[in-house]
Amino acid sequence: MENTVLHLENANIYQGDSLVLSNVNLTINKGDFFYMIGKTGSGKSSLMKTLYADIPLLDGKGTVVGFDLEKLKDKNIPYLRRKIGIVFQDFKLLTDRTVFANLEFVLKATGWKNKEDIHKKIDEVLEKVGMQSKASKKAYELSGGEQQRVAIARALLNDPELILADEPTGNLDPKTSLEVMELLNKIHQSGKTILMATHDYQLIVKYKHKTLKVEAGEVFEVVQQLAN
Ligand SMILES: Nc1ncnc2c1ncn2[C@@H]1O[C@H](COP(=O)(O)OP(=O)(O)OP(=O)(O)O)[C@@H](O)[C@H]1O
Repeated sequence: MENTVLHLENANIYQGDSLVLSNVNLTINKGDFFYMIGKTGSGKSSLMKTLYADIPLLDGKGTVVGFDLEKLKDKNIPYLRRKIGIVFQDFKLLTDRTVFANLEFVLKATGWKNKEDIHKKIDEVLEKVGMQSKASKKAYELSGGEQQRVAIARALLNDPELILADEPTGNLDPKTSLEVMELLNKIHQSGKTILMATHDYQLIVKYKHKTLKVEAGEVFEVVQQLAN
């Protein structure tokens, strides 16, 4: 369907030879925000990795932002990833480079050439995450929360159809986690589709979204119980 950003049908998710999740059926439509919760080791990251083709889909069907995962050739993986913004727990910035250089690196690697366009785009995404004044700072000079904002700006560079965030607040203190979550909510409200793996109960209680649970090798949607 035109509105479907992600669709898995009877998908089995492996780590090497081990089956981590079986028979995953999941549809995420444009504009959805889904949490993915589950214990450590339950398979959340493995599912995320399958979605951005870091782990191949060997059984079942999967479509992500218009790419068929089961037929995806290695040479097409970069094109899939251009349409997905990925945010990691540990930020994965080039720490000895400036904020600007981190973002410029991604734009150049994805085919941007015009200097003026590059500057404009970087300004635009930094403004979205409230980091315009920090463009010339080295990434290592930033706090964890600021680094995660830059990582979110990086994820927005190519106007992704889907944002995958794997424990984006996992390395942040509770107050900074709330700030980063408010930023993700703002991005969601601007029309983006987000799937976010998290352990952070504080967030799921405070900000209600659809929720997937990963447990005992299966993925299913849960209805959140009302807080308190
Ligand atoms: N690179 C790997 N090679 C082999 N097995 C792995 C690898 N990474 C993870 N696993 C195994 O796959 C299973 C699922 O791990 P995964 O990292 O997907 O869980 P998770 O729910 O994301 O956990 P966490 O919340 O701790 O990140 C675990 O049993 C784990 O030990």
